[in-house]
Amino acid sequence: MSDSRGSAGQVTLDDLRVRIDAIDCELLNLISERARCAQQVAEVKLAAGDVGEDGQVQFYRPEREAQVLRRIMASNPGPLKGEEMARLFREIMSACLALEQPIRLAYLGPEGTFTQQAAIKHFGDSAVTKPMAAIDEVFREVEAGAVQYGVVPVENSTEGVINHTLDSFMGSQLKISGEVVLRIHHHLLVGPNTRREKISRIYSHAQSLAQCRKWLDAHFPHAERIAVSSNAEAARQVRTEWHSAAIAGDMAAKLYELEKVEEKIEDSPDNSTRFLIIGDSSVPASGDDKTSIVVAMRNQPGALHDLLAPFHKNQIDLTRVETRPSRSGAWNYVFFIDFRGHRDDPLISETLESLRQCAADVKVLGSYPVGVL
Ligand SMILES: C=C(O[C@@H]1C=C(C(=O)O)C=C[C@H]1O)C(=O)O
Repeated sequence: MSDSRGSAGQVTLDDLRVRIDAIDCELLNLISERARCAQQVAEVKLAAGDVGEDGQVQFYRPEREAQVLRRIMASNPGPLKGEEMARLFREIMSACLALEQPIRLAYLGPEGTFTQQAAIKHFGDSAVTKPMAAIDEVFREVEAGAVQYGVVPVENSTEGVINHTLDSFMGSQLKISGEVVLRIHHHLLVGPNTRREKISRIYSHAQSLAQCRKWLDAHFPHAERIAVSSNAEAARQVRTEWHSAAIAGDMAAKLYELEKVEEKIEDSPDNSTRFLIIGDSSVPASGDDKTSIVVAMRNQPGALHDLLAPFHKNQIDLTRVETRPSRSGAWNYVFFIDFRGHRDDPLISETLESLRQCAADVKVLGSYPVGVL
C-alpha cells in the first residue's frame, strides 16, 4: 500500500481522489453484479410462471422492495442518513427492475404535481409515468390494463381526506399495494413577467390555497386567490401571465422554470400528503404492514360501537377512520378504516371475521407495506 500521508502527515487531496476512484470502480462492479442478479431473478420468475391475479408475471414485488429498503436503513453505518441511503438504493432497485421489466404507472397529473413526485419517490426514476386529468381516470387506466399501477393522493395532514379517492374505491375492484408519504413544501412562484410587489392574483389548487391561508392573509391580503385544477396547472398559467403568482412545489417550479419569490410558505411546518398505490394484485406480508378496508354498517343503534369493538378487543392499532355517505343507497354510510397489520396475520383475519358478523359488508382494499421512504 502506498503512503497516503502528505508531508505534515495529512492525507492529501490527490490521495483521497485516488481512493474515491478505486471505491467507485468497486461500486460500479458491485452494482453491475446486482443488476445481473436481478436479470436472473426475472428468468427464474418467468420459468416458475409466477403470475399474479392479473395473469401477468409479477416482476415487481412491493413487499420485497420494502424489506430491502428497511434493511438498508437499519444497517446503514453512516455518515449518510438512513433515508438518504435508502433513496440511493431506491434508484438502484428501480434501474434493476427496469431490466426485468420497466414499471408503467398512471398518476394524477398534469406533469409537475406532487403526485408525480410521490410516484417517483415510491417507484424510482426508471418507472414510466403517465399523467391523467382526474383521480377516477387513474383508476380507469389501471382497470383497463393500460398501466400496472396508479398513484393517487388520499389524505393531507392539514386539510384531511381526499374524497374523490375514497369514492373511487367504492365502485372499483382495484387493490391498494402501497402507500407513500410526501412532505409538502409550497413555494410562491412567478414567471419572468412578474415582480413580487406587482402580484395581484395567486393561483393554486384549493387545497394548497387552504394550506397557505395564514401566510397569504399576512403577506398578500389583497391579492385575488384563484383555485385551479392543480398546482402544476397554476404554475403553467403564471409562466406567461402578468402580475400573477402560483403556489406549487419544486417539480412544477423546475418544469415551468419559475422564480421562487418565497420558499416553504405552508402554514403547518409538517404538512404532508399520503398517496396510495393502486393495482390489480394482493401483496404478501412484508413484516410491517397496514390494511385498508371499507365497511358498510346497518343503520341501527350501537352500529359504530359494534364496528370498533373487534379492533379494541384484539388491540389493533387503528390509524384512520373516515365516514362517507354510501352511494349505493342500500346503506346510509360506509367507513374507511386503516389499521396496522396484514390480512394474513391470524389476529387480523380473526378481527375481519368478527367484523363480518356485525357489518352489512366488509371489503378489504388491501394489505400493503407501511411506507418506508
Ligand atoms: C429482484 C427482484 O425483483 C424486483 C427487484 C428488486 C430489487 O432490485 O431488489 C426487488 C423486488 C422486485 O421488485 C426480486 O423479486 O427479488
